[in-house]
Amino acid sequence: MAGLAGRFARRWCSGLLGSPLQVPALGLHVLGPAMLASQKDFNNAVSQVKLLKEDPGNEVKLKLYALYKQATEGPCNVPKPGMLDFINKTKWDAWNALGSLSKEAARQNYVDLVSRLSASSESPSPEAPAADRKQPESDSLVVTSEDGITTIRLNRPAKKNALTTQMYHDIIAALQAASKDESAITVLTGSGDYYCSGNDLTNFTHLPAGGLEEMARSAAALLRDFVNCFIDFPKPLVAVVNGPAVGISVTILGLFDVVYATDRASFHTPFSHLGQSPEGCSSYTFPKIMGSSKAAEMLLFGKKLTAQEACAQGLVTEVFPDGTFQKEVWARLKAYSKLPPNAMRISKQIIRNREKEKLHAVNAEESSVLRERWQSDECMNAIASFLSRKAKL
Ligand SMILES: CCCCCCCCCCC/C=C/C(=O)SCCNC(=O)CCNC(=O)[C@H](O)C(C)(C)COP(=O)(O)OP(=O)(O)OC[C@H]1O[C@@H](n2cnc3c(N)ncnc32)[C@H](O)[C@@H]1OP(=O)(O)O
Repeated sequence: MAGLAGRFARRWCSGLLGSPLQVPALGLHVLGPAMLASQKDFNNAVSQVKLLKEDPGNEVKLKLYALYKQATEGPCNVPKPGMLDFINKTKWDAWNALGSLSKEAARQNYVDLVSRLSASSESPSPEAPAADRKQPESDSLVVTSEDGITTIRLNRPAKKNALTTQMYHDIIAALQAASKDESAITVLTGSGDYYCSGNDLTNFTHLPAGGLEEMARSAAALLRDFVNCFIDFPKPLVAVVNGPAVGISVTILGLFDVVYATDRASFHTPFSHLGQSPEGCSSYTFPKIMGSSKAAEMLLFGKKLTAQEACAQGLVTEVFPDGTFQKEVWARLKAYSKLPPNAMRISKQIIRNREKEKLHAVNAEESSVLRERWQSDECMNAIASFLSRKAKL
């Protein structure tokens, strides 16, 4: 069995790292979010992969392979390999999971990933924009900082950027670091075709020694800490919603200062379907933003809004055509990031501070109600249904 696994791993490595592009090895640019990687940056990154000092492991090589194919050929356009063709099927799955991600975005994600791999295999250089930042524990979150913008990118496209327990911790740490760094603006966005599919429902399958009750207690504590970071975040916080958003990724939008969405995005809070109840302070912010009956349709009945509807209700600031979304949004954010940072901080304080106490109280109440909900049969059955593939939203 070990021999088979070893052979599998070796074939994997040679298949994934051998790339068809041969360009001279050049220094890699550390790219930030405010500009899209050029073809030259991409070619450099392709060369750089071959020079990595450490083997990045099969999962990362699979990501590199999928992004490379998407960046050079576009969305997966070849037939799915047969069940027994394990390696090619796994590679095909990874490519196919990137959905309609544009070639430009794939190129950028590829360059970002190589940049992180290079940075972690070398000693930090003074030019690296986020050199002194503690990097997230898992590569499901990518944090970059450039041109006055710190970007926190959910990077689990094959799982629609569902939030693992580790990702909640990493986002908390990233927000804490961003609140103290040099940047003027902080952005949350996603990789791939989804913004975020909400809480990873498998988080609830790892029962601790204390059983269900202990799991619900620690989940409620983590949820409360997570949402508190958004309530207290001191700088302009912008969501760049690059695709559909579900669950907690929607509810916390009420705590952002600006929300830009592609016209492919949708906004879905299916809490009743899941036997759960609202969080992220949405029980307070949504009625305030859109009025109580529109909020009830979303939070009680799980009505899914299109990007245009969410914009009309005031949850989204502006909607952009998907084809020009990244270019237009980042150009705008780059311009905003040049505004005096202290003025923006102080203006945010004036706008938000009088609400903070209320928001903390709402967060505490929502977390404690959910702690009970997570132990209910309604919730357990809904999660079991999703995991056994009987239910999808
Ligand atoms: C003890 C400590 C625990 C700590 C936890 C902290 C708790 C804080 C919790 C706060 C409360 C949050 C509430 C919510 O966010 S509720 C919303 C939860 N989300 C969902 O219910 C979405 C479920 N997903 C879907 O319905 C579909 O996947 C979706 C419509 C999003 C996309 O469908 P599509 O057909 O396009 O794609 P796939 O279903 O094939 O998805 C691709 C793979 O991704 C996996 N996936 C997607 N979403 C999730 C998810 N939320 N959780 C787990 N896995 C997810 C999906 O299973 C596919 O995986 P495979 O390729 O392996 O099959």
